[in-house]
Amino acid sequence: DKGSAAAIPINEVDIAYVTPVTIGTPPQTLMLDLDTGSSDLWVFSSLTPSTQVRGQEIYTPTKSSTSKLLSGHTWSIRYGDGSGSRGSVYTDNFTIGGLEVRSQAVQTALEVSSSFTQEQSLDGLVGLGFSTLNTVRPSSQLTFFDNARPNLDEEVFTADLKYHATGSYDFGFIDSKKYTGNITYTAVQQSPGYWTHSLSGYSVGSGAFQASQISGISDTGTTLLYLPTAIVTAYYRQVQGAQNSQYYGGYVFPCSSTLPTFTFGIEGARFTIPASYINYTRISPTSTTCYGGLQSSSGLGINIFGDVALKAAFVVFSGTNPPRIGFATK
Ligand SMILES: COc1ccc(CN)cc1O
Repeated sequence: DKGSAAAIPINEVDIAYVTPVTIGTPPQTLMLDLDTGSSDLWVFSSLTPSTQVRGQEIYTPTKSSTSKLLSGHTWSIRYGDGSGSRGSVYTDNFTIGGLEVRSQAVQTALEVSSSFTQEQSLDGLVGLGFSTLNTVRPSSQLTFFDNARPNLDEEVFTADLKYHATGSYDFGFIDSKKYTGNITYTAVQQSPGYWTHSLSGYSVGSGAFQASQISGISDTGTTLLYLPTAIVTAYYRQVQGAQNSQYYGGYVFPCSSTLPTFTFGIEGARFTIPASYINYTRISPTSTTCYGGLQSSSGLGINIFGDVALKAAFVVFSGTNPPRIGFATK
């Protein structure tokens, strides 16, 4: 089996990407955020209080002839940005890009935090981290990828996220039309359940490459790139008028500033993030101050290779034993 589906930016600064999925019989279509940084598949549902639903599509299990309540099971998740949700669990048929999983655990939200309510074009998440992170209790549930794996032509899924454009997620195959050159793989330690790996170093603009093992997680569900403070200060030292603002919670700079590129290494390969990806967004619609797409990870306790980095490459998440992650230019 294999599947392929679109990864559509939900706003003009690529804050998140959503993918159409179908749930149940007859199929109900929702737009979900495929998130390699978590392992819960949850949706806005008919059980979500209407005060917390603002324009999202919902899953109504009672309208599906193939839905089954997973009796006595609940879940509750909190994300790094402080957002969260909780609820009950059904199983139902679940399809992404033509790839179907029967009896996928679909976590129906009984409560969502305000930032999810405000994100009206996002109807939930599909966790693609390792199933050990799943929060359903008393028995944890498998991710869509773990359920699909036995039937996949190849035990992989790929992410081809794009800057201000629609990309794709593929399951079960590697589309050689989506990248150039070779795929460089590196080891993944799946503890405690993230796609954790190292960068081999970095460079700022035309500067010399600094070899240094930088451990972090490749996370399609995080918008920006979060790296150690020393690297981030070295980057913004090259940006006229840049400052680390307590008020805005990170590095800001005049929108008119010229930004350098940022290059990261995977083993011997090099991937360059264009300056435009790092000139992330104005701090408010009419402001001439901009917020950077590269920020310090010091408050997070972990480095996060989010969409700003991932959209500069074609990324292969390989569920082989041992797992590995691959990067190619595109
Ligand atoms: C759109 O909002 C979110 C999307 C994905 C995650 C998980 N990293 C958390 C969020 O608050």
